[in-house]
Amino acid sequence: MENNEQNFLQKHVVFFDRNKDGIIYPSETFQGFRAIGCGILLSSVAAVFINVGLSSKTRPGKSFSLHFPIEVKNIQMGKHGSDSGVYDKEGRFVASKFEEIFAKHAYTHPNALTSNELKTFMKSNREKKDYGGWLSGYVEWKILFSLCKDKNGLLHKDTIRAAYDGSLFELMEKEKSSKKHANPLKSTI
Ligand code: HEM
Ligand SMILES: [Ca+2]
Repeated sequence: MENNEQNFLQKHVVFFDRNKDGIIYPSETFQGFRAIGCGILLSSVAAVFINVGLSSKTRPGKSFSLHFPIEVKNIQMGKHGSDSGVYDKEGRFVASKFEEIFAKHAYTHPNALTSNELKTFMKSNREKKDYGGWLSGYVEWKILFSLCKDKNGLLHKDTIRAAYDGSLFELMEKEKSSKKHANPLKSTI
């Protein structure tokens, strides 16, 4: 893969391409989730849903594969509706949309979201009858919140920014392997 030209969405997922060959297999999604501290059940369910959901979409013109590979270079084709719009159609980061999340929803603290603020934000993203998009968005934000909220139940702007460019996952893996405490990330972000 051409690292210099990676868009933000590619950066978001490349952590899960464990051997960096440009393809994410279900086993790699599983290993990536385990590496950031998720349990076996969540990691298994995530691997099935993510790879079944995104494999065909990211392999245009190729025949269906029971190995459910995801092509990192085409990951923007896996975008769904009812998202925040922070990733554009090409998978690029739209800074104004990112800032808008906090301008519109972060009432309690300017640089963080509470659980309720996150709920309102997710609802505001919903497009009519786009149930698949609602579910995908809900799961993405819920997992992020439950893994990374601080001890006061706040999801920090820095953490969300780092999720968008994937650096969060690297950090979580490092923290997990260097410390034994549960959710050590809370102390750093
Ligand atoms: C713990 C792991 C993960 C978390 C917490 C997470 C969280 C998120 C969040 C918060 C968004 C932003 C949604 C928005 O802007 O509304 C997102 C977008 C996305 N994620 Fe993940 N993600 C994870 C793993 C993955 C993996 C493994 C893949 C695929 C290999 C993936 C593919 C995507 C795609 C394609 C989008 C774009 C959705 C869109 O803009 O429509 N994510 N994710
Ligand atoms: Ca791979």
